[in-house]
Amino acid sequence: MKIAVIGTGYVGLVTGTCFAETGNQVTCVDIDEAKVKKLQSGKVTIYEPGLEVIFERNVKQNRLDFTTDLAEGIKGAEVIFLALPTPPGGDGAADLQYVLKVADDLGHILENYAVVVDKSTVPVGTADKVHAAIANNAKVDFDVVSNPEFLREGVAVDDFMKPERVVIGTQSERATKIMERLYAPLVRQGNPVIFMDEKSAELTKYAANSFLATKITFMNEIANICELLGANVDMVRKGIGTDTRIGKRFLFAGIGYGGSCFPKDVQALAKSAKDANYDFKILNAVMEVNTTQKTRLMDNLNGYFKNDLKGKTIAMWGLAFKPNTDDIREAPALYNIEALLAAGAKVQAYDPEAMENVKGQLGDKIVYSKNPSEALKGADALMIMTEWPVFRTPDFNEIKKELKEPLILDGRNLYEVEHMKELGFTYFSIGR
Ligand SMILES: NC(=O)c1ccc[n+]([C@@H]2O[C@H](COP(=O)([O-])OP(=O)(O)OC[C@H]3O[C@@H](n4cnc5c(N)ncnc54)[C@H](O)[C@@H]3O)[C@@H](O)[C@H]2O)c1
Ligand SMILES: O=c1ccn([C@@H]2O[C@H](COP(=O)(O)OP(=O)(O)O[C@H]3O[C@H](CO)[C@@H](O)[C@H](O)[C@H]3O)[C@@H](O)[C@H]2O)c(=O)[nH]1
Repeated sequence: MKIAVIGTGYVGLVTGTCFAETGNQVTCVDIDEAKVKKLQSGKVTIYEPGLEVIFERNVKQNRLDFTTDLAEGIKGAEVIFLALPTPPGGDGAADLQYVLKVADDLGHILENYAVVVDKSTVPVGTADKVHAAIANNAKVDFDVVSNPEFLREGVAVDDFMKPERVVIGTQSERATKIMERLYAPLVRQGNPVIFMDEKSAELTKYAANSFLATKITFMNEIANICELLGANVDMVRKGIGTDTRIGKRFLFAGIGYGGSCFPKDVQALAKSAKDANYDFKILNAVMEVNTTQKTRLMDNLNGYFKNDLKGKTIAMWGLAFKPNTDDIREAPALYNIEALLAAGAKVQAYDPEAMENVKGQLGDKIVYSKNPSEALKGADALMIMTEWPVFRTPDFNEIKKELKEPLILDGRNLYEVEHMKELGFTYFSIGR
């Protein structure tokens, strides 16, 4: 099948590459010329484990190409995916300008029937808006389908190829048949596709992300109360996670959820509810708790140094919002850096993949280290912001030797509290 993917970011590039891998002819379109040039020269533009190898294979076998020209990209395509940004607008609602701009462009240039698929995360009613924007100028038949994406960064290829479910919102029989054909290779592997109406599909995406963000936030509050009552959140997590009604996953307390999705999607659902005159109380609480949770360790640090961080140097391990990605959107590390710099401290950071992105945003406001050891040199304390595997079994003797104080603030509960005590560290973690 010939398909086009408009927007070649995390979702678009993974979608395009994976559909090429299942035998389709895929053209990816992006307005970012530098990005398209890089992709055309055979280089992937994001860090995503497992992507490069299938990207190279499909480029080599001429099933995957890239262009900045929308009309050229969609020529003859049966399915056109919109994998465009939907960032939060000033009022918290998803900003649909990118999606609706492309929809408007498509109206002018569609030459044959196509299924236009909203893969971006978009509020209820967007499929209708996209339909109207195309219909303004379209001279051919088309359908608009909602097919939200549930992949996680860092394991995006696996999530795409082995999805726990694919959700497709459409009431068109013609579009249903085409989407069934497109997803058939995944269905044959036992991955379920759930068909529903467009609005339910759109809301399913927000409900999933908001539920998960709420689950994490609930555990962060359990962690906070563990600290006050002398319990250990790791034990509580194990104790409740074995109940299959609760489940083991997404119960890890830490320094709040970040990334390009949870923060904006929780906010957008709360705003959609408000617009419908519904006060979604849980979501408002989730956002409030997450805001304070992100810089929770600053209280411990300030307490230790008696509210005087001026001139102190803090080693920071981890900048990405989570491991196995170079994505720093809404990363808790950035909020901690901001608080540290505001208090007059210096930051020496190390991250395996995200330093270039932070450099682009913060420039020389912080020091970038070549490896975890270099970040420790002459620092007063170590803060851990991301649970990259490389931080899990460090040389504690070296940490102690390099730090001016044996002080570790661990936002991801990587080490055993007792072990750290035995080693002579002052160790702050979350909920233990
Ligand atoms: N990142 C994730 O893990 C993830 C997972 C599921 C869903 N989503 C949703 O998918 C959507 C895309 O997210 P993303 O992380 O891939 O975004 P991204 O910012 O990484 O990529 C979007 C791309 O669209 C391009 N673009 C903007 N305007 C364009 C236009 N007019 N024509 C062609 N290209 C254009 C940008 O240059 C960029 O490369 C969002 O709605 C997001 O909420 C993201
Ligand atoms: O037990 C946990 C699990 C996650 N997190 C944090 O939650 C955030 C999001 O993590 P994760 O969900 O793994 O990353 P994303 O790549 O943002 O993926 C989420 O957002 C995507 C975009 O909508 C969805 O497609 C995915 O299904 C959804 O998991 C990160 O800051 C994590 O550190 C925790 O604090 N504790």
